[in-house]
Amino acid sequence: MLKVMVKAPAKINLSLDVLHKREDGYHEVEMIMTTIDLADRLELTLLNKNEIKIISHNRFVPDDQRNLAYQAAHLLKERFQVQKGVAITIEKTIPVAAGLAGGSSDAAATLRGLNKLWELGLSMDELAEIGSEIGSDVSFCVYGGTALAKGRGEVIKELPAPPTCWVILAKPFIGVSTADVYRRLDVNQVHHPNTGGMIEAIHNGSYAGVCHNLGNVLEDVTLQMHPEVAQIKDQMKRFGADAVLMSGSGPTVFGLVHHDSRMHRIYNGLRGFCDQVFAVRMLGERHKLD
Ligand SMILES: C[C@](O)(CO)[C@H](O)COP(=O)(O)OP(=O)(O)OC[C@H]1O[C@@H](n2ccc(N)nc2=O)[C@H](O)[C@@H]1O
Ligand SMILES: Nc1ncnc2c1ncn2[C@@H]1O[C@H](COP(=O)(O)OP(=O)(O)OP(=O)(O)O)[C@@H](O)[C@H]1O
Repeated sequence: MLKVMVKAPAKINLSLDVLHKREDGYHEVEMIMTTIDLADRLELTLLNKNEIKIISHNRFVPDDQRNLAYQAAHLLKERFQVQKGVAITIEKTIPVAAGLAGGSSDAAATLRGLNKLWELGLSMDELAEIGSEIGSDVSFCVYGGTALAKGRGEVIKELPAPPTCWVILAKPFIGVSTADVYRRLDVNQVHHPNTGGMIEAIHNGSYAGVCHNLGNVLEDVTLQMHPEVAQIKDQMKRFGADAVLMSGSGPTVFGLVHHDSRMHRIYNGLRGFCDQVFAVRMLGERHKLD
């Protein structure tokens, strides 16, 4: 095999709770994540020369060892003493530093793709374990679908598909540093979301239950730093979203709606006011991604 194409879908957090700060500086989390139909595309080409090359035409995406896809390839190479190389072309669609795990998903897609290209024969669980060394969201991104993530995000328990609806994403003209948001979080001041309630709603296929139980403890932190995120939330609600939440550490906000007409109203209402707006579906349950 000389070339592999892989898709790297974005995620949203339907709920995100922080239990406490750990000794290692990370936070113990409970998150419900789901992949959405908004994806980067990666082309992995086998190189006979022993090197890792990143080709990205996006000025916000590094093309050296800072790129998470590079780090994924490097880790596999070291771990399994691979004597081949790869050129990784990243066609970026997921907004950068947006709370949508774009970089993490590129890393996960690189792990899945190189497993084929370099004929490593690793299982998904092995890839997820390696991914956790690159970033907390990478393990989830290896599997995709819908899951409860615990630990610092790398302990994954599969969930069924949430009920079908539209997800409208709106990203303001700012980027947010995840480390910065976690640093400013006061774990004693958080209003915990009902993770159990969200899991039950997903199991019961209850759209109302999913809407009711959306919650993210990082939202208040980012909202305080960037009031425009609160404005976008208000606008989405005014245009008729059934429920609205910030994803991850932000600043992207997503709204859920059932009806096509309402989706169009919100989409058109927010365009022009935000940097980027998308209307997508959730991908649902875990399936073979590539
Ligand atoms: C906000 C989320 O995206 C929600 O899905 C994740 O919790 C963050 O995942 P990520 O971007 O893959 O995070 P990493 O690259 O592992 O960590 C970035 C920084 O966020 C902080 N961090 C991250 C995850 C975690 N459970 N506790 C933390 O305190 C740490 O300061 C870390 O240095
Ligand atoms: N493949 C990549 N795509 C995008 N950004 C990357 C990539 N590799 C490294 N980066 C760096 O990582 C930073 C964060 O980007 P990313 O888009 O992954 O954030 P995010 O969506 O907020 O992630 P998360 O939701 O996992 O916290 C960027 O500012 C960029 O410099």
